[in-house]
Amino acid sequence: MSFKTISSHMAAQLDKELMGPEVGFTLEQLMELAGLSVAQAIVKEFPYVPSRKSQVLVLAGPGNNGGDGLVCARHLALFGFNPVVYYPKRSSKTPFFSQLVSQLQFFKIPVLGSDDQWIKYLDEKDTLCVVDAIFGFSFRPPVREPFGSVLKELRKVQERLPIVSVDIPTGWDVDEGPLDNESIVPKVLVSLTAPKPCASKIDSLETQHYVGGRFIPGSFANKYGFEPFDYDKGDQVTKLVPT
Ligand SMILES: NC(=O)C1=CN([C@@H]2O[C@H](COP(=O)(O)OP(=O)(O)OC[C@H]3O[C@@H](n4cnc5c(N)ncnc54)[C@H](O)[C@@H]3O)[C@@H](O)[C@H]2O)[C@@H](O)CC1
Ligand SMILES: [K+]
Repeated sequence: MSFKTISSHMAAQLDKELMGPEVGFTLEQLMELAGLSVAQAIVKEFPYVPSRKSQVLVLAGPGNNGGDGLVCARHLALFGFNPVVYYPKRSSKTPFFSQLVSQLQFFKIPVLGSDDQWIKYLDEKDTLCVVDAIFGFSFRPPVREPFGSVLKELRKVQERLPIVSVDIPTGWDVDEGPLDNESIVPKVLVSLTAPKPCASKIDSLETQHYVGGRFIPGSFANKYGFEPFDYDKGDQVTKLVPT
């Protein structure tokens, strides 16, 4: 289906306005809704079945995209999954990120650091899917370590272990899409607020596309050049079905 997109520049602008003095949202609020949306998309795409594997590996990057992943992991635990988080470069920007980690520990969710073995969780026998919360709309190529190696490992397993990308498939140029044949191809993309231009480069046969982060009124969407998305009842996400 065709959908309007907003550039990386406009997405940053939109975020700034939402969190500015007039609108008054906080980052913490938006991140909570973003992480909840991604967890809801996972429930929709991989409905929880008690007898089935339920481990989800969440890869969290150093910025707010990583924060969305930390929140998502907590909601996944509440939804009956067994998340494991790999968070090798922790943000020290605000105490909020370490509070998110404390909340994960409160839920007894393992949070692995740079010295821990995370690759063993890339095993489709135990793991249902991998959440790619490494980079979002502020990523500028080329990717720096340790995330280059992480992406290399993801590419090896992506045909058998579905990747769920948060906002942007990590390593893709936000406005141009995949940079080369080495880019990851997620099975699910959850665009936050509105799809960024790279989302129009997904192959709808390969990648299911959701929009989440139901935090703006229609008039605000129009101001940024897109129509509000059609969410069902209390859902935080909506699936964009190709027509
Ligand atoms: N309104 C929205 O849509 C919201 C968006 N949020 C999330 O916030 C994201 C944007 O967050 P940020 O601006 O913090 O940025 P990102 O999380 O995209 O990435 C920034 C971090 O990545 C590092 N980085 C950038 N390029 C790199 C490279 N080539 N190699 C290694 N490290 C690199 C930066 O040093 C910084 O630490 C969005 O994509 C979305 O996931 C939510 O948290 C809140 C609401
Ligand atoms: K991502």
